[in-house]
Amino acid sequence: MIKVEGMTKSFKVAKRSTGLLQATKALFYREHTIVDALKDITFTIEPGEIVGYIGPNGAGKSTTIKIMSGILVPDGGKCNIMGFIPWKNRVEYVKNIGVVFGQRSQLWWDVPVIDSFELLKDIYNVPQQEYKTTLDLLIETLELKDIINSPVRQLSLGQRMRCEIAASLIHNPQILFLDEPTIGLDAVSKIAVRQFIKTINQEKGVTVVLTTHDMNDIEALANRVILIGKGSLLYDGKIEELRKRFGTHKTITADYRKNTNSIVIPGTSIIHWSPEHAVLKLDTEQILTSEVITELSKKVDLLDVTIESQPIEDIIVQLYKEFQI
Ligand SMILES: Nc1ncnc2c1ncn2[C@@H]1O[C@H](COP(=O)(O)OP(=O)(O)OP(=O)(O)O)[C@@H](O)[C@H]1O
Repeated sequence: MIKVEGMTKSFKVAKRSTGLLQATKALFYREHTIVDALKDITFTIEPGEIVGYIGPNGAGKSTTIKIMSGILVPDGGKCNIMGFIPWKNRVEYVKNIGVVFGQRSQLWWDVPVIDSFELLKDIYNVPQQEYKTTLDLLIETLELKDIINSPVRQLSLGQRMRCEIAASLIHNPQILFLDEPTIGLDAVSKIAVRQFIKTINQEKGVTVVLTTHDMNDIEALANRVILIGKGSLLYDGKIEELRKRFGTHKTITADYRKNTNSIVIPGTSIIHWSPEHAVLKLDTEQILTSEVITELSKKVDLLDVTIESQPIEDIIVQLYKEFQI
Protein backbone atom coordinates (compact mmCIF):
# COMPACT_ATOMS: atom_id res chain seq x y z
CA MET A 1 0.00 0.00 0.00
CA ILE A 2 2.87 2.36 0.85
CA LYS A 3 6.23 1.88 -0.82
CA VAL A 4 9.07 4.27 -0.10
CA GLU A 5 12.40 3.56 -1.73
CA GLY A 6 15.69 5.41 -1.31
CA MET A 7 13.95 8.63 -0.37
CA THR A 8 16.18 11.68 0.22
CA LYS A 9 15.41 15.27 1.13
CA SER A 10 17.73 18.16 1.98
CA PHE A 11 16.97 21.70 3.02
CA LYS A 12 19.12 24.71 2.29
CA VAL A 13 19.25 26.78 5.45
CA ALA A 14 20.69 30.31 5.66
CA LYS A 15 23.42 30.63 8.29
CA ARG A 16 22.52 33.20 10.90
CA SER A 17 25.23 35.69 11.64
CA THR A 18 25.83 37.44 14.93
CA GLY A 19 27.26 40.91 15.37
CA LEU A 20 26.60 44.06 13.37
CA LEU A 21 29.41 43.54 10.86
CA GLN A 22 28.34 39.99 10.07
CA ALA A 23 24.68 41.03 9.84
CA THR A 24 25.59 43.82 7.37
CA LYS A 25 27.66 41.37 5.33
CA ALA A 26 24.69 39.03 5.27
CA LEU A 27 22.66 41.71 3.51
CA PHE A 28 24.88 41.24 0.45
CA TYR A 29 26.06 37.69 0.80
CA ARG A 30 24.32 34.86 2.62
CA GLU A 31 26.08 31.68 3.59
CA HIS A 32 24.04 28.51 3.51
CA THR A 33 24.28 25.07 5.02
CA ILE A 34 22.61 21.94 3.78
CA VAL A 35 20.53 19.90 6.24
CA ASP A 36 20.08 16.31 5.12
CA ALA A 37 16.63 15.68 6.58
CA LEU A 38 16.23 12.26 4.91
CA LYS A 39 19.00 10.00 3.66
CA ASP A 40 18.03 6.96 1.65
CA ILE A 41 14.85 5.95 3.49
CA THR A 42 13.24 2.69 2.39
CA PHE A 43 10.19 0.89 3.84
CA THR A 44 6.95 -0.77 2.83
CA ILE A 45 3.67 -0.66 4.72
CA GLU A 46 0.89 -3.18 4.13
CA PRO A 47 -2.86 -2.41 4.25
CA GLY A 48 -4.33 -2.43 7.76
CA GLU A 49 -1.03 -1.91 9.59
CA ILE A 50 -0.49 0.62 12.36
CA VAL A 51 3.12 1.70 12.18
CA GLY A 52 4.85 3.89 14.73
CA TYR A 53 7.30 6.19 12.97
CA ILE A 54 9.61 7.33 15.74
CA GLY A 55 12.86 9.16 16.35
CA PRO A 56 14.24 12.07 18.37
CA ASN A 57 13.66 15.75 17.53
CA GLY A 58 14.83 16.65 14.05
CA ALA A 59 15.09 13.00 12.95
CA GLY A 60 13.04 13.56 9.80
CA LYS A 61 9.63 12.22 10.84
CA SER A 62 7.52 15.22 9.81
CA THR A 63 9.47 15.55 6.57
CA THR A 64 8.57 11.93 5.73
CA ILE A 65 4.90 12.50 6.58
CA LYS A 66 4.85 15.69 4.51
CA ILE A 67 6.31 13.85 1.51
CA MET A 68 3.87 10.97 1.92
CA SER A 69 0.98 13.46 2.08
CA GLY A 70 2.14 15.22 -1.07
CA ILE A 71 2.98 18.51 0.68
CA LEU A 72 6.73 18.22 0.04
CA VAL A 73 8.64 16.86 -2.93
CA PRO A 74 11.66 14.67 -2.16
CA ASP A 75 15.02 15.27 -3.86
CA GLY A 76 15.47 11.64 -4.76
CA GLY A 77 14.01 8.17 -4.43
CA LYS A 78 10.54 6.82 -5.01
CA CYS A 79 7.29 6.98 -3.12
CA ASN A 80 4.29 5.06 -4.31
CA ILE A 81 1.13 5.08 -2.22
CA MET A 82 -1.90 3.15 -3.48
CA GLY A 83 -0.56 3.57 -7.01
CA PHE A 84 -0.15 7.34 -6.64
CA ILE A 85 2.94 9.50 -6.51
CA PRO A 86 1.72 11.80 -3.74
CA TRP A 87 3.13 15.12 -4.96
CA LYS A 88 2.24 14.46 -8.61
CA ASN A 89 -1.36 13.28 -8.45
CA ARG A 90 -2.18 15.39 -5.42
CA VAL A 91 -5.84 16.24 -6.13
CA GLU A 92 -6.84 12.63 -6.77
CA TYR A 93 -4.44 11.24 -4.19
CA VAL A 94 -5.64 13.23 -1.17
CA LYS A 95 -9.10 11.66 -1.49
CA ASN A 96 -7.47 8.48 -0.19
CA ILE A 97 -5.59 9.87 2.77
CA GLY A 98 -6.30 11.72 6.00
CA VAL A 99 -3.63 13.82 7.69
CA VAL A 100 -3.43 15.25 11.19
CA PHE A 101 -0.58 17.49 12.27
CA GLY A 102 -0.87 17.74 16.04
CA GLN A 103 0.84 21.11 16.07
CA ARG A 104 -1.24 22.68 13.32
CA SER A 105 -4.96 22.98 12.71
CA GLN A 106 -6.78 22.16 9.52
CA LEU A 107 -10.01 23.57 10.91
CA TRP A 108 -11.14 27.13 10.34
CA TRP A 109 -10.46 28.97 13.58
CA ASP A 110 -13.48 31.27 13.82
CA VAL A 111 -16.27 29.13 12.47
CA PRO A 112 -18.17 26.35 14.23
CA VAL A 113 -16.54 22.94 13.80
CA ILE A 114 -19.53 21.60 11.89
CA ASP A 115 -19.04 24.31 9.22
CA SER A 116 -15.46 23.14 8.69
CA PHE A 117 -16.74 19.60 8.29
CA GLU A 118 -19.34 20.74 5.71
CA LEU A 119 -16.63 22.58 3.80
CA LEU A 120 -14.40 19.50 3.80
CA LYS A 121 -17.34 17.44 2.57
CA ASP A 122 -17.65 19.80 -0.41
CA ILE A 123 -13.89 19.93 -1.05
CA TYR A 124 -13.72 16.14 -1.18
CA ASN A 125 -17.06 15.77 -2.99
CA VAL A 126 -18.44 13.38 -0.41
CA PRO A 127 -22.02 12.30 -1.27
CA GLN A 128 -24.55 13.65 1.29
CA GLN A 129 -25.72 10.23 2.54
CA GLU A 130 -22.17 8.94 2.99
CA TYR A 131 -21.23 12.17 4.78
CA LYS A 132 -24.15 11.83 7.17
CA THR A 133 -23.30 8.22 8.06
CA THR A 134 -19.62 9.04 8.61
CA LEU A 135 -20.40 12.17 10.60
CA ASP A 136 -22.85 10.34 12.89
CA LEU A 137 -20.22 7.71 13.57
CA LEU A 138 -17.52 10.30 14.24
CA ILE A 139 -19.78 12.33 16.53
CA GLU A 140 -20.61 9.23 18.52
CA THR A 141 -17.16 7.66 18.76
CA LEU A 142 -15.24 10.87 19.32
CA GLU A 143 -17.95 12.37 21.57
CA LEU A 144 -18.31 15.55 19.54
CA LYS A 145 -22.01 16.26 20.15
CA ASP A 146 -21.50 19.08 22.65
CA ILE A 147 -18.62 20.79 20.87
CA ILE A 148 -19.49 20.56 17.21
CA ASN A 149 -21.33 23.89 17.16
CA SER A 150 -18.55 25.84 18.89
CA PRO A 151 -15.89 27.76 16.99
CA VAL A 152 -12.49 26.07 17.13
CA ARG A 153 -10.90 28.97 19.05
CA GLN A 154 -13.17 28.18 22.02
CA LEU A 155 -12.16 24.53 22.25
CA SER A 156 -9.64 22.99 24.60
CA LEU A 157 -6.64 21.23 23.03
CA GLY A 158 -8.16 17.79 23.66
CA GLN A 159 -11.51 18.82 22.16
CA ARG A 160 -9.78 20.37 19.17
CA MET A 161 -7.68 17.27 18.57
CA ARG A 162 -10.80 15.08 18.51
CA CYS A 163 -12.28 17.46 15.92
CA GLU A 164 -9.03 17.43 13.89
CA ILE A 165 -9.09 13.65 13.74
CA ALA A 166 -12.77 13.69 12.74
CA ALA A 167 -12.00 16.28 10.03
CA SER A 168 -9.28 14.06 8.58
CA LEU A 169 -11.76 11.22 8.25
CA ILE A 170 -14.78 13.01 6.75
CA HIS A 171 -13.96 11.59 3.30
CA ASN A 172 -13.41 8.02 4.56
CA PRO A 173 -9.72 7.73 3.65
CA GLN A 174 -7.94 4.39 3.60
CA ILE A 175 -4.73 5.76 5.05
CA LEU A 176 -4.30 8.07 8.01
CA PHE A 177 -1.08 9.96 8.70
CA LEU A 178 -0.91 11.22 12.26
CA ASP A 179 1.93 13.53 13.20
CA GLU A 180 2.01 13.71 17.00
CA PRO A 181 -1.75 13.38 17.51
CA THR A 182 -1.52 13.22 21.31
CA ILE A 183 0.91 16.08 21.87
CA GLY A 184 -0.13 18.20 24.84
CA LEU A 185 -3.21 16.14 25.64
CA ASP A 186 -4.19 15.11 29.16
CA ALA A 187 -4.22 11.42 30.12
CA VAL A 188 -7.95 10.94 29.50
CA SER A 189 -7.88 12.59 26.06
CA LYS A 190 -4.81 10.56 25.09
CA ILE A 191 -6.60 7.34 25.92
CA ALA A 192 -9.70 8.47 23.98
CA VAL A 193 -7.64 9.34 20.90
CA ARG A 194 -5.72 6.03 21.08
CA GLN A 195 -8.94 4.07 21.47
CA PHE A 196 -10.43 5.79 18.45
CA ILE A 197 -7.38 5.11 16.26
CA LYS A 198 -7.57 1.47 17.26
CA THR A 199 -11.28 1.32 16.43
CA ILE A 200 -11.00 2.80 12.92
CA ASN A 201 -8.06 0.50 12.23
CA GLN A 202 -9.89 -2.61 13.40
CA GLU A 203 -13.37 -1.82 12.13
CA LYS A 204 -12.62 0.07 8.93
CA GLY A 205 -9.22 -1.38 8.14
CA VAL A 206 -7.64 2.10 7.94
CA THR A 207 -3.85 1.94 7.64
CA VAL A 208 -2.20 4.26 10.15
CA VAL A 209 1.25 5.83 10.19
CA LEU A 210 1.83 7.56 13.47
CA THR A 211 4.68 9.76 14.65
CA THR A 212 4.91 10.40 18.36
CA HIS A 213 7.30 11.01 21.21
CA ASP A 214 4.93 9.27 23.59
CA MET A 215 5.97 5.63 23.81
CA ASN A 216 2.64 4.80 25.45
CA ASP A 217 1.01 5.66 22.10
CA ILE A 218 3.35 3.22 20.43
CA GLU A 219 2.76 0.47 22.97
CA ALA A 220 -1.00 0.95 22.85
CA LEU A 221 -1.30 1.09 19.08
CA ALA A 222 1.58 -0.04 16.94
CA ASN A 223 2.86 -3.54 16.49
CA ARG A 224 5.63 -2.32 14.25
CA VAL A 225 8.01 0.59 14.64
CA ILE A 226 10.24 2.34 12.18
CA LEU A 227 13.00 4.23 13.98
CA ILE A 228 14.83 7.02 12.23
CA GLY A 229 17.63 9.23 13.47
CA LYS A 230 19.42 12.07 11.71
CA GLY A 231 17.55 11.20 8.53
CA SER A 232 18.57 7.53 8.42
CA LEU A 233 16.46 4.45 9.02
CA LEU A 234 17.88 2.60 12.02
CA TYR A 235 15.32 -0.05 12.88
CA ASP A 236 12.23 -1.46 11.24
CA GLY A 237 10.45 -4.30 12.97
CA LYS A 238 8.03 -5.58 15.55
CA ILE A 239 7.94 -4.12 19.04
CA GLU A 240 8.39 -7.60 20.57
CA GLU A 241 11.54 -8.01 18.52
CA LEU A 242 12.77 -4.64 19.76
CA ARG A 243 12.15 -5.81 23.31
CA LYS A 244 13.91 -9.12 22.74
CA ARG A 245 16.93 -7.52 21.13
CA PHE A 246 17.34 -4.44 23.24
CA GLY A 247 15.13 -4.78 26.33
CA THR A 248 17.18 -7.29 28.25
CA HIS A 249 16.65 -5.76 31.69
CA LYS A 250 13.94 -6.82 34.10
CA THR A 251 13.02 -5.63 37.54
CA ILE A 252 12.01 -8.09 40.26
CA THR A 253 10.25 -6.78 43.33
CA ALA A 254 10.08 -9.22 46.25
CA ASP A 255 8.30 -9.12 49.61
CA TYR A 256 9.41 -11.69 52.19
CA ARG A 257 9.34 -12.51 55.89
CA LYS A 258 11.83 -10.50 57.90
CA ASN A 259 15.36 -11.40 56.91
CA THR A 260 18.40 -9.33 57.74
CA ASN A 261 20.82 -11.05 55.35
CA SER A 262 21.28 -9.00 52.23
CA ILE A 263 20.52 -10.72 48.92
CA VAL A 264 23.43 -11.25 46.60
CA ILE A 265 22.66 -13.10 43.37
CA PRO A 266 25.26 -13.03 40.57
CA GLY A 267 23.88 -11.40 37.40
CA THR A 268 21.59 -9.11 39.39
CA SER A 269 22.05 -5.76 41.05
CA ILE A 270 20.21 -4.53 44.10
CA ILE A 271 18.20 -1.37 43.50
CA HIS A 272 16.62 -1.32 46.94
CA TRP A 273 16.86 -3.49 50.01
CA SER A 274 15.13 -3.63 53.39
CA PRO A 275 14.60 -6.60 55.79
CA GLU A 276 11.19 -7.32 54.23
CA HIS A 277 11.41 -5.95 50.71
CA ALA A 278 13.91 -5.88 47.84
CA VAL A 279 14.05 -4.65 44.28
CA LEU A 280 16.54 -6.38 41.97
CA LYS A 281 17.53 -5.61 38.43
CA LEU A 282 18.65 -8.42 36.17
CA ASP A 283 20.07 -8.77 32.73
CA THR A 284 18.38 -11.67 30.92
CA GLU A 285 21.52 -12.19 28.86
CA GLN A 286 23.32 -13.14 32.07
CA ILE A 287 20.69 -14.91 34.14
CA LEU A 288 17.15 -16.20 33.56
CA THR A 289 14.29 -14.68 35.54
CA SER A 290 13.32 -18.15 36.78
CA GLU A 291 16.86 -18.70 38.10
CA VAL A 292 16.69 -15.45 40.05
CA ILE A 293 13.36 -16.46 41.61
CA THR A 294 14.78 -19.89 42.54
CA GLU A 295 17.85 -18.25 44.13
CA LEU A 296 15.64 -15.74 45.92
CA SER A 297 13.41 -18.44 47.37
CA LYS A 298 16.49 -20.23 48.72
CA LYS A 299 17.60 -17.09 50.53
CA VAL A 300 14.32 -15.70 51.86
CA ASP A 301 10.81 -16.83 52.71
CA LEU A 302 8.99 -15.22 49.78
CA LEU A 303 5.52 -13.70 50.21
CA ASP A 304 5.07 -11.94 46.91
CA VAL A 305 7.04 -11.38 43.70
CA THR A 306 6.39 -9.09 40.74
CA ILE A 307 8.41 -9.03 37.54
CA GLU A 308 8.48 -6.01 35.27
CA SER A 309 9.94 -5.84 31.80
CA GLN A 310 11.95 -2.83 30.78
CA PRO A 311 9.54 -0.07 29.71
CA ILE A 312 9.61 0.59 25.97
CA GLU A 313 10.53 4.21 26.79
CA ASP A 314 13.81 2.99 28.37
CA ILE A 315 14.55 0.75 25.42
CA ILE A 316 14.10 3.64 23.02
CA VAL A 317 16.35 5.91 25.11
CA GLN A 318 18.94 3.12 25.12
CA LEU A 319 18.61 2.80 21.34
CA TYR A 320 19.06 6.55 20.83
CA LYS A 321 22.26 6.29 22.89
CA GLU A 322 23.45 3.21 21.04
CA PHE A 323 22.90 4.79 17.62
CA GLN A 324 24.28 8.10 18.94
CA ILE A 325 21.27 10.09 17.73
N1 LIG B 1 11.29 23.75 5.82
C1 LIG B 1 12.48 23.46 6.35
N2 LIG B 1 13.53 24.25 6.11
C2 LIG B 1 14.76 23.97 6.61
N3 LIG B 1 15.02 22.89 7.38
C3 LIG B 1 14.00 22.07 7.66
C4 LIG B 1 12.68 22.30 7.16
N4 LIG B 1 11.87 21.30 7.60
C5 LIG B 1 12.66 20.49 8.34
N5 LIG B 1 13.92 20.93 8.37
C6 LIG B 1 15.07 20.29 9.06
O1 LIG B 1 15.08 18.93 8.69
C7 LIG B 1 15.37 18.09 9.80
C8 LIG B 1 14.22 17.12 10.03
O2 LIG B 1 13.09 17.85 10.47
P1 LIG B 1 11.68 17.16 10.80
O3 LIG B 1 10.71 18.25 11.10
O4 LIG B 1 11.32 16.20 9.72
O5 LIG B 1 12.04 16.34 12.12
P2 LIG B 1 11.09 15.56 13.13
O6 LIG B 1 11.66 14.19 13.27
O7 LIG B 1 9.68 15.67 12.71
O8 LIG B 1 11.36 16.38 14.47
P3 LIG B 1 10.39 16.73 15.73
O9 LIG B 1 10.28 15.49 16.55
O10 LIG B 1 11.20 17.78 16.45
O11 LIG B 1 9.10 17.24 15.18
C9 LIG B 1 15.62 19.04 10.96
O12 LIG B 1 17.02 19.27 11.05
C10 LIG B 1 14.91 20.31 10.55
O13 LIG B 1 15.52 21.45 11.13
